[in-house]
Amino acid sequence: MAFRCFSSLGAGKNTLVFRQLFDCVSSTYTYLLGDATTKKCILIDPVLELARRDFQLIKELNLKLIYAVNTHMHADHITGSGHLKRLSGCKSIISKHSGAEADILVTEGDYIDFGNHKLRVLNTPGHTNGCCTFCFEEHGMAFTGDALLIRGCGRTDFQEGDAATLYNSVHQKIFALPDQTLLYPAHDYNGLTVTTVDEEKRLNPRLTKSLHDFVHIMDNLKLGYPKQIDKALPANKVCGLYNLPEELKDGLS
Ligand SMILES: N[C@@H](CCC(=O)N[C@@H](CSS)C(=O)NCC(=O)O)C(=O)O
Repeated sequence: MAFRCFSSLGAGKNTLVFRQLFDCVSSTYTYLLGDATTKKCILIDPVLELARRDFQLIKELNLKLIYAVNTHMHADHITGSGHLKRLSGCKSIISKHSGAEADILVTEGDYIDFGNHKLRVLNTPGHTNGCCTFCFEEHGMAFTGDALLIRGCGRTDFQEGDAATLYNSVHQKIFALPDQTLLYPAHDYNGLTVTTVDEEKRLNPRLTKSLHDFVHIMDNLKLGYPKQIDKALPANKVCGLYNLPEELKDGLS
């Protein structure tokens, strides 16, 4: 099992615990956000095979997991939400527009609270209907899922992908955040970890183009289908509410 773990932040009364965790198989970032005062924490986009790693870290940091949050219904890996529910008793969260089931369904304007902190939910569809960006305004951070990747964006050629919708989501919602907002994506395929609104407004090779040119780019990406899509989509549609089939339990403890 290969994984990396980066960075922590925080000072002051409402101390934030922050970790950026990586799955080398699907190049997925999982984010641990915790409140050192109340000990409550959440995970954004946990990966099934690394749920035990994430839970172990949470225990080591003396935190209590309350939510396994999903930016959307991923096609390239199975969410760790279900396994984490069994390990920790947390609840699963996903957008009400995702078509997936979860303990809690959210939409634009909702807040996800953990202790003294809260994330504001923005609907940023286009890669899928249920894609959300979670804004952490207090710390000038946002978790963009697959809507905006560093110098890229989520593909729009399956699920409910729609390039024009994605373009509008990024321009009207994500690029409307303050320029210095730190943007944390759900994936990176080039070893990068974080970007800013300002950087992507200036440097994103797709999203600096006109809508017309963006749609043309997205229609011609010619990416191979994600290797795990056939098992990921059915499993993620229930977002950890039910027991995993036996064949998906290999290697889990
Ligand atoms: N090779 C990977 C899948 C890579 C991929 O398609 N990534 C998606 C996000 S996960 S559905 C994407 O939107 N990529 C955009 C891009 O420009 O790369 C696998 O087999 O899982």
